[in-house]
This record gives sequence, structure tokens and C-alpha cells, in this order.
Amino acid sequence: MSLFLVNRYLGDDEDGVISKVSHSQALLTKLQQKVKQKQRQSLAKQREWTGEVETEQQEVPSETKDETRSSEKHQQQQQKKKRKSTAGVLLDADSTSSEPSGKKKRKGAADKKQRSQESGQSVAAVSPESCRCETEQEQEVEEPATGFRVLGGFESRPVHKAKRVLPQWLAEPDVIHRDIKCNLVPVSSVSGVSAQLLRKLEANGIQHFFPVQAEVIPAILEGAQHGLLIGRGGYRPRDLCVSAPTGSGKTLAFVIPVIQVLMERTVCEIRALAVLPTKELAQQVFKVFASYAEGTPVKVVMLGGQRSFAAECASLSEQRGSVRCSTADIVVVTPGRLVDHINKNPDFCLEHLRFLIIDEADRMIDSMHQLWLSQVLKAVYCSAAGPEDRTLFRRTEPACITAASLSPGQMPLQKLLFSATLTQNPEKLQQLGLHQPQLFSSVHGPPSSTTPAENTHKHECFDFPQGLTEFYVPCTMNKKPLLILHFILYLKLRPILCFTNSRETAHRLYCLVKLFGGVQAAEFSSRLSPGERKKTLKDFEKGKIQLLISTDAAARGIDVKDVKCVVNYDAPQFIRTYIHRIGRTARAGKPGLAFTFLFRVQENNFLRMVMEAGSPGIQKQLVKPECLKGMEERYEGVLQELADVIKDEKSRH
Ligand SMILES: Nc1ncnc2c1ncn2[C@@H]1O[C@H](COP(=O)(O)OP(=O)(O)OP(=O)(O)O)[C@@H](O)[C@H]1O
Repeated sequence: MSLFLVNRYLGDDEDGVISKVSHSQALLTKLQQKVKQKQRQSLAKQREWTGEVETEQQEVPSETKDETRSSEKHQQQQQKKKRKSTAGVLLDADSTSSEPSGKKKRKGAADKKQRSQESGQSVAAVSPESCRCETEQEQEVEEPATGFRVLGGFESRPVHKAKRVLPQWLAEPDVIHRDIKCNLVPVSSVSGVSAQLLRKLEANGIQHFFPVQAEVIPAILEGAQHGLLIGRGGYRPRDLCVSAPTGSGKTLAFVIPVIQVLMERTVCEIRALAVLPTKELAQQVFKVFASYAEGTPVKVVMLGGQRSFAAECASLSEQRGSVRCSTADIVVVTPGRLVDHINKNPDFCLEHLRFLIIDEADRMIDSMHQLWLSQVLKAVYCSAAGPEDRTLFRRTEPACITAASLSPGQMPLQKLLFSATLTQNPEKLQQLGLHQPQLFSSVHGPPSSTTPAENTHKHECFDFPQGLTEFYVPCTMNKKPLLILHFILYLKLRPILCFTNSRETAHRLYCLVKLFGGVQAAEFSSRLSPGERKKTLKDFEKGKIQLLISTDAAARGIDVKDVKCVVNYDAPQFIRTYIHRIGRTARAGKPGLAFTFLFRVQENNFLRMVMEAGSPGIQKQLVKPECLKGMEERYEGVLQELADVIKDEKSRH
């Protein structure tokens, strides 16, 4: 349907009362008269010049006759057509026509051709009928002879939803088996791992590699099979992204091959950098690196801010004669401390960096606003624009391979990304500037899809640990603290790692449980100093603490063996938070339980979020009111005491 009509100015002599038909008729006749007059004038001039007056005089009448005849005929046709549908031109062209659009186009084109042939009468030849056959674009341009310009009126077509199409490397990953126990690979069957490391693995009780390790270790070793320099033909190793469930052994998947590659120590420089979001995680990864590097020439240093900046600088290099040498091959660091060293420590050199390991990569991408990555890359490639005397060892960022780019020996920088909830958002991953990335993933898409390529649904899907059983517990605000006491005192689910959404809630709950008694509890949040946090985690690991009440500070990456049960005292807001929290149990293929306390109003949204993320299923766990009855009296008393304790604390601060 046309939405607007624009009335055109037809001349001073036009009268508003004249109908649309007579308007166009009058205009047509006037134009035809003008055309004839012009033709006559030009013929007369020709005769004057050539003197062929006689011949022309005979020809002119016949031509004029034809012209007049054709003009009359045309006028009749025009009038007929316009009488038929003066208003028709104002209707939607497509709503009146039942012809398929292809046919319409052809017809429209034919009309157009015909009109161009009839150049003399081209103005009059534009009929409403021909207008109807135009395509959308033509309709916008054409003006029917009615004097009205038709706006809009284009064909309405169903608009198809844009489908999310992932790049091939994301859509078709190298699949990692989900079931750890059924897919163990003997450590000796993975080629490229030295006897020294194999002995260390055995000493640490590891006889088999987990699926993620069996896939990723050979891939990293293969990328370094030409030594530390770029291989023949300009071959640069691909950057690797690894998405595998919590507790599936991702740490060893990078620790073993990185130590293996750097073992043949040829330079005293930092050649691997492992970046982790928190001090606790950096400490944990440092421990694993240090334990496997012990006895090899590879030195590992941790920069997490536990020591003073000067002490950290001193641990990175030493004076040998007149030369200052790096004492670190592998540096494990948090982003903040890394930027400090790049900017403030002149001996912190990354020009020889071979591996950049980004653990908890999705979290690290989110912290990219700190610009730590661009600072690292600048420090790595600064020699590319450096002085001429560095031509023997020149580094260039990945680009087109040319003869010139291949001539000097180069050490590539390979990025290794690890996460249990690696984003599949190409825009986010793009920020990392990955070079021909390769994805290893255990995510098997939503239930409806059969191949990873079909995994183009709008919700991101993650993999859950095989041994995990998920429950939700309907509850009310008043009963929540009683429930956690019931879990630990009567169900004997110990040790429990309990998560709250704020450090205030964690503290109150900790105080309440402490006042109630009967259980060794501790809190873990930013209320504690780094030293206190470290001690608390150690005590929890040793079994001295049965209930650890924590904020999300302990949600990611923390590996405490034998946590039997995770309780979400406060339901997490985001699916990634949920996956990392519950991933503190059911690690390394072991069984584990996860309970989430939900208010009635939270149930639908939470359950939908969990199922859309690919959870194998979450069961309802009802706790009968009579189970809590025995604790209620004491609980009421404790609440009074808690109010006093909190009041006292507030007055002291
Ligand atoms: N091959 C193996 N055999 C036995 N135990 C292993 C093996 N590999 C790793 N583990 C153990 O499995 C546990 C989980 O490993 P790790 O911390 O590397 O998991 P992760 O995948 O990094 O988990 P998250 O995503 O939560 O950080 C650790 O206690 C580790 O010692």
C-alpha cells in the first residue's frame, strides 16, 4: 500500500476542479503539440538550407499523417487505460498482480525497452500498467502520467533471521573426550616427553594422561619440533585454544610440554609467561611448574605481589661478570604485576618470549581493558623496529610470508589459551590477535544438534564434569542458614565449599555457624589479607576446616582435593560463575555433589539458565521442615547473639 501521495504542480492554467484524467490528457496533448511544432520548425530550416522544398513538402504530410494517426491511437489507448484504473496506480503494484516476481521483472524490462524506442512520445508512453510491472527500485524512480508520484508500495517479503555462523576453527574443533576414566592414555605412549619428565610424572602418581593432556601435549610439542625458531618455509606454530571442563587437568596440559620445549636451555631469558587472573591461581600454577621443572635447567619465578617489587626484580636476574642475566625461563604472573614489571623494571625482557600461556582465558579477555596484552606484545616485538645490530635475531608479528620475512632466524610467539568456559564469541577472541588458531574442545553442542558445526544456537554451551550430580534446594530466606547447618551436621557432607554472592553475607554466615558450633568453619574473601587467605586454603586442603564459606574469590581454578560438596548458598547470577563454582568438586574424574539454594522466584530463571548451558540435569532436593525442627530453638538464640556481634564489629570500625 502506498503511504503517501505527492501532488505535483501542473501549470498555472490548471484548475483544482479538473479531474486527474483530464489533467493528464491535457498535459499529453500539450506536449504532443509542442513536439509537432518543433519537428515542423526543424524541417522548415532544413529545406531552407538544402533547397529540397518540393520533396520535403511531399514527405511532411505523410509523416504528419502517420504521426497524427499514431498519436490519436495512442491517446485513445491512454484514455481507455486511465479510465480503467486511475486509482489503480495508487494501489500497491504487487497486491494487484498475481504474476511471479521474475515474470514481472521481464515484463517491466520489456516495457522499458518499448518506451525507449518510442522516444518521441516517451512522456505519454508511461502507463499505470507498465508502472505496476516495475521492480521495487524501478517503482521508486518511475512517475506515472497521472501527475502523482507514488511513494512506498514495495513488495513485502518475509525477512529471514540472520544465522550465527562460526568460523571453521571454532565450529569444528578437535574434540576432547569428556569421560576421563574411560579415556586415560599411558604417559609413555605420548611421544616427545623426555624420560626425566616421565619419571617426575610417575613420582607424582601420574601413570596416565587425561584426555585433554593426551591431545594438547603432542600438539604443543609438534609446534616446537623445529626447535625454538620458526620452522622451514616460514612455518609458525598455530595458537591453541583449549576448552575443557573444570578439573580435567588443563594445568599439566601446558606445564609438561612447555618445560619439555625449554629444557634444552640455550638462552638465559624469559621464554614462557603464564598469566593468571588472581594471586591464588598464579601461586597454584607456579607450584605445578616448579615441581616439574625441579632438576631440569628450567627456572620458574612467580610474580604475584606477595613480595616487594624490588625483591621480585632481584629474583628475575643476576649479575654475571659485567653481564646481567635472566634467572627465569618461566614467569608465572598476574596481569597487574606483569604491567608493573614491563614498565618499571628495565631488566624485564620479553624479546625471547616463546610461549604466552593465558589460563582462565575468558576471564583474562574480560580484563583486557587493562591493556596488559598489548603491553606484552610491544615488549616482545620491540626488537623488530630496533637498531640494525639486531638483524641476526629479528622478531616480526605474524603476517604474510615473504622471502624477506624468512631470511633471518626468528623465534615465534605462540599463545596458549585455557579455560573451562572459553568464549565462542569470535569478536572477543579477536582481541587476542590469534595466529591460525586451533581449538580443542569437549563441548558437544546443544541436545538438538549432532555436530559441533551445528552449534550455532544463541546460548553458549559448556561442558560439565562427568562425576558431578547437580541439585537445587527450594528454600526461604529464614531457613537458608539452617539448611547449610543441616547439610554439614546431619547429612555429614564434609568438606563443604559454600559460596555466597558478597563478602558481607560470607562473613555473617561464618559468624552464625561459628556461634552455632559443632563445625569447623572459616571464611574466604577479600576481607582477609593474602597471607590469611593462603593459610585458610591450606587448612581447608589439610582437612582442618570442614566448611569454607567463600565469595567467588575461590570459584575459579582453585584445586582443593577431595571437596565432596559445593553449596551455592546464594544462587550465582551468571552461568560461567555457576560452572566454575560447582567445578571445585568432581575434579579429576571423581564424583561430587553440587547444591544450589533457590527461592521460589528464582527457580524458573535459574533452571532455564543451567539447562541452556548444557547441564545434563539438575534434580530437586527437598528438605522436610521436620528435619530442621531440632535446630530451630538454638538457631533463634544464635540469631540474637549474631545481631550483637555484628553491632559490636560495626562500632569498632
Ligand atoms: N593425569 C593425571 N592423573 C591424575 N591426576 C591428575 C592428572 N592430571 C591432573 N590431575 C589432577 O587433577 C586435578 C585437576 O587438575 P587441574 O587443576 O589442572 O584442572 P583444570 O582443568 O585446570 O581445572 P579448572 O578449570 O578448575 O582450573 C588436580 O588435582 C591434578 O593434580
